[in-house]
Amino acid sequence: MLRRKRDAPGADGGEEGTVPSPATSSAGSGDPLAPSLEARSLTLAWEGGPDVVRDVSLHVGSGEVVCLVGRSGCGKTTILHALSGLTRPVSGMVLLHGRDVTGTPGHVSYMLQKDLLIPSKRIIDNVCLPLVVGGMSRAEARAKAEPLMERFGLAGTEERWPGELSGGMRQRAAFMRTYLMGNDVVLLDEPFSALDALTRTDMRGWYCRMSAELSLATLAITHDVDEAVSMASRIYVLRGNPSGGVPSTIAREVVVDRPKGASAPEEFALTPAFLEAKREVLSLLGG
Ligand SMILES: Nc1ncnc2c1ncn2[C@@H]1O[C@H](COP(=O)(O)OP(=O)(O)OP(=O)(O)O)[C@@H](O)[C@H]1O
Repeated sequence: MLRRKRDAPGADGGEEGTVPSPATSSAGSGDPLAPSLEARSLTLAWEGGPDVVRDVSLHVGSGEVVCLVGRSGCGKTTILHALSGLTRPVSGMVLLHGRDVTGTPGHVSYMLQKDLLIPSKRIIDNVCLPLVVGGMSRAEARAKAEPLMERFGLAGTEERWPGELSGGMRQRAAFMRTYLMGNDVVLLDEPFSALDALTRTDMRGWYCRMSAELSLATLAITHDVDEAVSMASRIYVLRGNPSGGVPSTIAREVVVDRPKGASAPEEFALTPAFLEAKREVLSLLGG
């Protein structure tokens, strides 16, 4: 069942102390009661052009997966760029744990649809890259990453090359590398769209479990309404036509109520509540 609501339900982390924190985690800084990530009244445009999105506000809490859906060209990626600090808004603010980080990059992890693993580096060295770039020796970085390999479903792949792994495993390696960047806020741009349908279903479930366990705050953009409804606790529906001169705005924030016992995305996707949610999001997109 869906309802309009302003408060994030939040979700707390899973098993305590099972996963070491990344080296430079930004979690815990700023206001502990503030959402992990918040956009306040963002208006965005490209290089002095007309507004692409106007007055967009959203928030993501720790352990939550939130999706932003909208038709092609409505401004989803433009919003992620601003949230990651790669671009400055025309007006509005981006807050991380209550701290103003507007226009400053490096505070959130941003993962694209392509895994961007380096083909000439072994998997362990690919995942260790953020630690090595951050100043750790290769041996130190490996020692830190190795205990996490099993947790990320990558045990035994340490010495293999990216080209030897399946799409799902490569994507898990890319997630682990993103995690080791040390940010607790993750922006995902169509993360599973390059995978086949079955792997995509598995990866959605896997990502939801992992992100809850690691208390990550995730904002994912997707065209795929099934993906959004199956993964997200809340969905922001973005609507507008920037190329036709109509800046996009959030048409609605939809809260997805998952029935107890069907919290895994693949199970929830088989319930009437899923269909109801999907219908509502589709009607918002179509209207
Ligand atoms: N680098 C850029 N410079 C100028 N205009 C841009 C740039 N990137 C995107 N735009 C324009 O901004 C608008 C929103 O594009 P954006 O890529 O954010 O949409 P989207 O919802 O992510 O689309 P899609 O789902 O197809 O990826 C479009 O009109 C696009 O042409």
